[in-house]
Amino acid sequence: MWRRVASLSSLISSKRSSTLNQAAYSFKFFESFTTETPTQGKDGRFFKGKTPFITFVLGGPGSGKGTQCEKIVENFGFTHLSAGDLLRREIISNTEYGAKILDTIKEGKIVPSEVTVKLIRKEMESSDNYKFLIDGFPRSEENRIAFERITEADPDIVLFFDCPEEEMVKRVLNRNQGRVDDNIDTIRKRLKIFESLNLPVVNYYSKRGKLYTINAVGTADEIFEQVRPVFAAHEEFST
Ligand SMILES: Nc1ncnc2c1ncn2[C@@H]1O[C@H](COP(=O)(O)OP(=O)(O)O)[C@@H](O)[C@H]1O
Ligand SMILES: Nc1ccn([C@@H]2O[C@H](COP(=O)(O)OP(=O)(O)O)[C@@H](O)[C@H]2O)c(=O)n1
Ligand SMILES: [Mg+2]
Repeated sequence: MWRRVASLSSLISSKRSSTLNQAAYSFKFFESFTTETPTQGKDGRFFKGKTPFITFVLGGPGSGKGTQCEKIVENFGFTHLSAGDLLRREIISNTEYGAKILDTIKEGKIVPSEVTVKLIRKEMESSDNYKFLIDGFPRSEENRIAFERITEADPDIVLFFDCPEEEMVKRVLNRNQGRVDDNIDTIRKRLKIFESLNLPVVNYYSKRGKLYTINAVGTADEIFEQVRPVFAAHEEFST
């Protein structure tokens, strides 16, 4: 039986599993990334003269993050940065660390934060937009803290797609995109890591009043009708 993760509030506030040790899972390859350059964060220069509007998009594997991000892009003109897609692009580009990212994704573990944050930052820096959807990030407290340190930016909104495990498993196994991690073994590992590493991040933003929890069960259009008001409240986003 799959446990339901939909009623998460108790889990979110209390869970600090020992698998947090996974956060220490690291390797040295990120040292081969470009050295850190000072960034100006919210002062404008780093984001081409506008204060960035950052939305983090959280939820378990298969909860529908990518699907809803597409709709947000269409309706509200955001730039979609999927952390997973950026990492998969590194694998395809066949860099020396690509193989290590591939192993990490196959295991359902979290790639060292420095790697992921630098990929995200690079995309933000080269974008002409100032509205960003950062999908599948932060997946751990370590991710969150690294983002704050490296970009000096903070999210304005955090969306959380709340979905029962059995539904997430069903969707992932039917995803049919040829992903190495869309198999039952990896999905089970990913669900454990989601619970132990990602839920503390959800809890963190809940306490800070930034979290919008969306019931991720229903058709994609029905779910988007819960998402729409979050952005429609900001008049500047109407396209
Ligand atoms: N509301 C929904 N109902 C049923 N299937 C969905 C829904 N939203 C997305 N899917 C499908 O489920 C799979 C996972 O969705 P995806 O957007 O990739 O989720 P995530 O990015 O959170 O892993 C995809 O095949 C997608 O087409
Ligand atoms: N912040 C992130 C995001 C993804 N990843 C890796 O990339 C995998 C796929 O992430 P994804 O966001 O594309 O997955 P879905 O939630 O869309 O299924 C994760 O299981 C991790 O191995 C990561 O290490 N750190
Ligand atoms: Mg996705």
